[in-house]
Amino acid sequence: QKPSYPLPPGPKGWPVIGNVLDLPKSHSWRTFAKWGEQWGPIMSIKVFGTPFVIISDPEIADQLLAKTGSMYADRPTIQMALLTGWDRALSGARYNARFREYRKLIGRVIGTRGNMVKFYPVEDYQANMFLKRVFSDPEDPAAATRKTASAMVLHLTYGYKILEDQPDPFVTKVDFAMEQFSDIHRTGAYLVEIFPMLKYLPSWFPFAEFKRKAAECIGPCNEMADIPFTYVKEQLDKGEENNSFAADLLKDKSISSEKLTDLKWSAASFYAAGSDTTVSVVYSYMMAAVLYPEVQRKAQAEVDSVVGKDRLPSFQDRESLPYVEAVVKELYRWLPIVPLAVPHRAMQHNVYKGYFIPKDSLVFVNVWHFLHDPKVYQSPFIFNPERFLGPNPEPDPIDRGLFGYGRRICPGIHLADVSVWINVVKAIAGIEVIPAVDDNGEIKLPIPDTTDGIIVRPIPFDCIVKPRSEHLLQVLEEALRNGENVN
Ligand code: HEM
Repeated sequence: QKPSYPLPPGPKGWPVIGNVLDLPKSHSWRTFAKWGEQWGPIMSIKVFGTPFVIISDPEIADQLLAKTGSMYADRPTIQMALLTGWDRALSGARYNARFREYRKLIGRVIGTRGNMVKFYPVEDYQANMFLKRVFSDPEDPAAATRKTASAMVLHLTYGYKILEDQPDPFVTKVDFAMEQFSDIHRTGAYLVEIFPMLKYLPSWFPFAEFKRKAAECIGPCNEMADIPFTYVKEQLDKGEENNSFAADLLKDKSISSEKLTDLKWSAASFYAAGSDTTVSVVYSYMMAAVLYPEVQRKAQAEVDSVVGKDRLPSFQDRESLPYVEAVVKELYRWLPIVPLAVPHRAMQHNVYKGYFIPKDSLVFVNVWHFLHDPKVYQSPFIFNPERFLGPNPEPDPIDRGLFGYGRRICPGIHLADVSVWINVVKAIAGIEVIPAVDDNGEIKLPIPDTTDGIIVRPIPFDCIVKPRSEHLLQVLEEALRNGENVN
């Protein structure tokens, strides 16, 4: 029976393929923002029969995704994730009992702001290590941020400190698995996503390249969850101190041993979702510092006046540093790193504002647009922390979808908040970031934009980084010595 309400408006598509040919080649959020102006704040297209609902208004996003309970809490099935075992990671999990169990486990350890205090020592130590990594390879600060991503998440999640002077075996394994994770989630890369019945083809069949690829991913996917988890278990068995996320859950006697797999995968989900995100914001800070030297100077002046030069800033200083707080908000807004959030799937038919939203529709929220709407943010492409200060501040990006919606809202929100803040404040206090010059002596300025994808990062750029003073290096060495035994 044909529903009596229309789908949300949108461009007309072709039979069978729908609007596939209209789909943007990259940075879809920009095209979606233009479509929003043309078709309205809730619009739709069809891709091989699946409606994609695109939302360009934060009120609607909130009403639809947060105020309707579980109605939009599902995720699309990714066939390659099922074939490789990656469906066990939380970010892609269907909305079911296992999903709820993961969220409960994660919420126990990092569900509140108060929980974060326990992680302050590790956060502080790793942010100091970030400075050290930047100074030991000043030619390539992007590499220091990538290394810090792995180091921070392994330390917080498993209490594991990576090897600094040689390739770390855990990082190598986990990064390899993560590359495969990104590959299998590439939009349009595998035909089996469009024609799921292809998964029944035998592996030797000519069109079954995807099956051979999936088979290669199974081992690394299992290892990336198993190896660091086993490390924590062994440490606890030996009676060694470990205060990580995984150790906290393993020590909790109220969690039955049948839950061990859920527990292992809630920890592994951190790596998939929590490593690239935080450091991308820190890398955005370096980009902003090159493009807006006056912001860098003002932030440094605030830190110097509150903290002095004989120690590095830390969490106890946070409330006394309003300008730094505004810089962090502006980094979130300027280059949002999850620009379309992660699509939610409708669990049942629904009618919203006179439009029919069928079961299995995918809902995309244009967070990038929410944070660049000129009606809300004056000169939205300019990096200007002042917009969040004074008597009439512009809205905090956290209230406009930065961490997603409803039952799928980012469970790492509090951890992200403290990790981003501590790394940005240390970078402000410790690093002088200046533009690079080319062979002709011309200044090379970065392009203020990001890569494409679900989780994006600033486009790599050249810059010169150096410690703000010789004295700072001594202060840093001392801080690192004091933090050596943190775990
Ligand atoms: C600046 C940093 C971060 C940003 C902007 C961010 C943003 C997001 C967004 C937009 C989503 C999708 C929410 C939705 O579907 O409605 C998400 C999901 C998720 N995030 Fe984050 N995140 C950040 C850091 C982290 C960290 C540090 C962790 C790990 C501890 C983490 C763990 C997760 C997980 C596991 C999910 C999947 C949740 C689910 O599907 O139920 N995130 N995040």
